[in-house]
Amino acid sequence: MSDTQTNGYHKNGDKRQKIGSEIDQETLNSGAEGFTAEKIFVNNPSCMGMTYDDLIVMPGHIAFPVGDVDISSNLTRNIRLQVPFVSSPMDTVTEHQMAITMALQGGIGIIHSNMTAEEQAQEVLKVKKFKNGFILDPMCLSPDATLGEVLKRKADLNFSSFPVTDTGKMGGRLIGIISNRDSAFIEDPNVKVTEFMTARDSLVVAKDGVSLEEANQILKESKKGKLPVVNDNDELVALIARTDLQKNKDNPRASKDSHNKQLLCGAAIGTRPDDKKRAQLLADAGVNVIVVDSSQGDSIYQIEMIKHLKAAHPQVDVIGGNVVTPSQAHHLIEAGADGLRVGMGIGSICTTQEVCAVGRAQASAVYHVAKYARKFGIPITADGGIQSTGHITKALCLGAGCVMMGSMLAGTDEAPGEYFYQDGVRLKRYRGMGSIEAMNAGGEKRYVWDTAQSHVKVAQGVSGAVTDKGTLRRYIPYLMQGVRHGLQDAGIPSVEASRDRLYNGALRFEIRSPAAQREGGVHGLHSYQKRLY
Ligand SMILES: NC(=O)C1=CN([C@@H]2O[C@H](COP(=O)(O)OP(=O)(O)OC[C@H]3O[C@@H](n4cnc5c(N)ncnc54)[C@H](O)[C@@H]3O)[C@@H](O)[C@H]2O)C=CC1
Ligand SMILES: O=c1[nH]c(=O)c2[nH+]cn([C@@H]3O[C@H](COP(=O)(O)O)[C@@H](O)[C@H]3O)c2[nH]1
Ligand SMILES: [K+]
Repeated sequence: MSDTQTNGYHKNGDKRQKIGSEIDQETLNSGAEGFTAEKIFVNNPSCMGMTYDDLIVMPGHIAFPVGDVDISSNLTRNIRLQVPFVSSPMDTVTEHQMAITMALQGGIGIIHSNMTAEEQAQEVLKVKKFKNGFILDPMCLSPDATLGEVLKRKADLNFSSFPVTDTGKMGGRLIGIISNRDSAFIEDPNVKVTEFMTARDSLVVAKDGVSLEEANQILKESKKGKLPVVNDNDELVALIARTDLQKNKDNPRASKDSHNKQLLCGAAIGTRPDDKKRAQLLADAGVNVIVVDSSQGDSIYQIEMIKHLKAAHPQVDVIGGNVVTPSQAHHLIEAGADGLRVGMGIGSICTTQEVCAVGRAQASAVYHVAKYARKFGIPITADGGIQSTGHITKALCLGAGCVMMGSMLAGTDEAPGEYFYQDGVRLKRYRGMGSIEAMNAGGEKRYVWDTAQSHVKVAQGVSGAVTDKGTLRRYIPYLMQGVRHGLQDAGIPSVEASRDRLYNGALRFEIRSPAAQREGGVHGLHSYQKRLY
């Protein structure tokens, strides 16, 4: 500072220039402050598609604490989220547990459609009926289950208490409960649970309709770990766990319906005639947003589906996609889409660009589609290719309302599937919805439906695994805080402000050379440890 600045004056050749509140136009135009997105993406002389890693955001002036950065943003015309994160409609990413936790954390989950329409509607219903602290589908045992079964379930499921009902299912008459203490000293695996459970007469229960506070009080007084909730017929309607009460404190960011306070939930459908019935069941279950899920959304099939959905279910928002160009976006907006999903062939498990030769680099796709859709008030979701909090920040800075993630979320406790070990590393399976494995599990019809001439399956995705990330309850706050730091460094107090600056040219970027990209990563170390938080 000292050799360029004297008494508030910069040396500028021979002349001395007084420091004003803004940088002078000449410096700004020189590229010294980076470049506008317009300069980088429009009339792009290199004709090159760019993605998140190609770009870097220029720092701005920080005039606010990181905790003040507001990351709330719109998913669709009518749905605003406190946290702009969406989980992908994939069978290794989003079922009810993911959707519930995403919504509790302020984002939203989109339930995949690789199951029957009835099953998918049930998944949506579980999200809509979720009540903080209440387990609505506890694993139950029947009276003739044995200790052996209890031990096996304990090992498989990682929890240790099971209600015993006459039907062996939720909704059956409550007969007793098995807890760790009950089974601890029994050795014969063939002993029936009825012989060592805590029987109904000695159980403390709550009546259906109990509030969480009341339940909390009962648990405190009874000093028990679990509280079954029963209806007037003594049938089990819920289970409350002390540990859940502790970790499920009300989340002020949660994404909820304004009228009934239920969690928000999305679901995906395809563009086949049968999908209209599926949409009806989803709407009946209370779904808030339907994602019409195609890799190439600009088709007569999707346009027809969007028009149908808007006419048949006006209360449900519709996200069309996927698209990567303004002309594709135009057709879906014209059909009535309330939001767009952007990204083609850029997901971690995608082979579309390789197999079909069609798609687009993601930063270019996000910038161009967001800018176009904005003219109609339609937010876009940047779908796929997100590998870090930095990528999320870049997507938002390029005009995305929200980001959709698959691989980032597939390794969390809340994703479907069990962890397994490979080479000593704890992993979960993650696969593309166009992979042979996912097609065989239910999505196949999409690929062979209209190919009476040929029965060849063409995979557009791979099947693999991702590392264990622990619970979303810790991971989402880490992602949020990372994004807040990014926006703060760029001098941007909110997602909304980033949009204004993107389009008025105040937000600046630079393209990174391959060497600059290497420099931006960890380098030159013999070894290192990377802990996220
Ligand atoms: N975002 C991406 O880059 C990609 C995503 N995926 C995912 O894989 C899954 C499958 O995607 P798609 O292959 O695009 O499935 P899709 O069902 O939309 O399309 C598959 C084929 O069926 C045809 N089709 C669809 N509806 C039709 C109708 N009503 N009548 C006649 N033909 C019809 C399509 O034109 C296409 O040839 C989705 O979950 C998608 O998100 C797959 C590839 C790329
Ligand atoms: O080319 C593809 N073949 C597939 O089999 C496939 N499955 C999912 N998707 C898309 O990838 C997104 C998730 O990507 P990430 O793991 O990078 O977050 C998802 O949100 C989808 O848009 C696929 N794309
Ligand atoms: K890819």
